[in-house]
Amino acid sequence: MSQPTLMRLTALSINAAKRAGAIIRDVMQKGNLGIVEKGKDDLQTEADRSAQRCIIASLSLAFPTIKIIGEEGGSDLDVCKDWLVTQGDEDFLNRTCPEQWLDVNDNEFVVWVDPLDGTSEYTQGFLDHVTVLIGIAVRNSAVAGIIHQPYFKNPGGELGRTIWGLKGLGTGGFIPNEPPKETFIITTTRSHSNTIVQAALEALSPTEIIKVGGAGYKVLLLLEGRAHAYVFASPGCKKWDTCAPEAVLEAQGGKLTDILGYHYSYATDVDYPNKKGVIATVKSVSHSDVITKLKNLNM
Ligand SMILES: Nc1ncnc2c1ncn2[C@@H]1O[C@H](COP(=O)(O)O)[C@@H](OP(=O)(O)O)[C@H]1O
Ligand SMILES: [Mg+2]
Ligand SMILES: [Mg+2]
Ligand SMILES: [Mg+2]
Repeated sequence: MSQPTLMRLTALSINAAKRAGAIIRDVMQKGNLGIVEKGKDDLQTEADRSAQRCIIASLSLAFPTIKIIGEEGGSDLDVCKDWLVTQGDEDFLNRTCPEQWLDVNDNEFVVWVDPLDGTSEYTQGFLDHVTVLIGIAVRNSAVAGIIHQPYFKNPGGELGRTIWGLKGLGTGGFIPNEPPKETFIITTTRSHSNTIVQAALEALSPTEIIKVGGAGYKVLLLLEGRAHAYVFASPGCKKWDTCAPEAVLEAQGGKLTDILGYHYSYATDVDYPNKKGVIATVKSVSHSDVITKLKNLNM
């Protein structure tokens, strides 16, 4: 019998994210980034545009009635055959769908696509920070996510790895780890800081601060036990930045909310900006303790 929609959608998204990662490497290798300034501190490159076309064309062809929202707006879906991904990841398709996702209707899904997270870092050569994010929401909540890291160096020398998470099933594509107990390491923005972002960090008295690009990469640091919390007390992130990271982190027992401790809604009609910032913690850290320490922050 064919797998439920959520399993097929996640499996296809895994392979679409990998293909998008290869496009991102190709654009960089050719050297013409085609940078456009969308707004203040907000760039778009040919890699963002092409990776989005690949992902949205592939997912729309297979799931024509599912709502898909991409960071780079409406894309031309008439892509070359080479960019059209039609097969889902076999390993994922062999897993068992958690019972709660067996009967989701197509109109209850929203797919949030960030074709290239960490664009600023991509243009500056911090290629480790770059990820491709595909988040799958059911009704208003982030349920499944893919974080593909196109420049991750595998032991054999091959580039790229694909991390997935599905609530009720778990995570795959990496080795999960917990951060050390005796320290409190925070990861935050490298390129979008301001005085309130800074004040939030001070309120939490971390033992170390790791400044890196991208919401995907910061959550990766949490998943691999290299940081305890991701703290960004600023409205700059959007729903496509957090949907996939939230689903993967929460599938591992962590939590991602706004600075008041509420989950964002990923429903089809929401505003894109995450107006109340982003706070994410690993399983071993009390999320509510972090939220309490930030309650006097005037964001
Ligand atoms: N002030 C701001 N203006 C525009 N985008 C912002 C922003 N602050 C954060 N973001 C977006 O949130 C994501 C993570 O940001 P950061 O690396 O600073 O933590 C980036 O996604 P993209 O690179 O996909 O655009 C970035 O553009
Ligand atoms: Mg962007
Ligand atoms: Mg992003
Ligand atoms: Mg982006």
